[in-house]
Amino acid sequence: MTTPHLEAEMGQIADTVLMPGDPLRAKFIADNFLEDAVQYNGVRAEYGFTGTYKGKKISVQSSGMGLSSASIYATELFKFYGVNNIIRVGTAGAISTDVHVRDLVLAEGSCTNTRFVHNFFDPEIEFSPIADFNLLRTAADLADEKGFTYHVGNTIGVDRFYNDRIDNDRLAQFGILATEMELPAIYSIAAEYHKHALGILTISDHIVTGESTTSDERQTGFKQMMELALDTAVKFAGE
Ligand SMILES: O=P(O)(O)O[C@H]1O[C@H](CO)[C@@H](O)[C@H]1O
Ligand SMILES: O=c1cc[nH]c(=O)[nH]1
Repeated sequence: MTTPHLEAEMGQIADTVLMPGDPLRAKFIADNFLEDAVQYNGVRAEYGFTGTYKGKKISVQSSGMGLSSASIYATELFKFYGVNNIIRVGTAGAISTDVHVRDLVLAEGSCTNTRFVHNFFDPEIEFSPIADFNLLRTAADLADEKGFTYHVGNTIGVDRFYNDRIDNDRLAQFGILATEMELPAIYSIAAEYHKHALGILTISDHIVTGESTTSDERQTGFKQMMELALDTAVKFAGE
């Protein structure tokens, strides 16, 4: 069996999947962290690999950018490939001045300015996309053990990277730590299929202060995020 966007055979994808937006970050994780990694997907250059980490079978699959693209991969993985856990490993822009470039954010919640979440329900319902508590607690405990600088809290997943109409001060007042572009979809689809998801984000730039990182760092850096996601994944990996 394959799907329109994944050419893996059944059994080739692990039950726990790391999901960066960037396909080259997926390749970087496979090349640098996984043992015996085998590429199972190249459709649309959204690379997917399965290998082992600390003896557990783990996959890494890029989602592309944006809620629509991420929704396709989350649905195909959860619904057709029997995946149980998706851990997004993404970059994000900081909104809160308590959060700095290269800090980690564990996305407890994921607001959105899109209609994506609304479309699951009757108009009067405002569903709250949230992280899986066990994944979140495990990642936070591991980040403490490792001494990583991290924040846990609410985030926003937006439809436009370039949007100067968003009132970031007001979002910060309401405790929104950072902005990215996929988690409302991944969290909602995890809920739809009774599965589990967590976003572990690295701050690549600061929307308010203007701090930033290089595109090379965004593609291949951020090793703390990758290590934290993998160590979280092995605690949930079924095989
Ligand atoms: O670094 P990734 O995981 O792609 O995530 C962030 O980077 C992209 C925008 O540059 C969006 O996909 C956003 O969510
Ligand atoms: O989606 C994103 C990712 C990084 N930085 C941003 O400002 N937005």
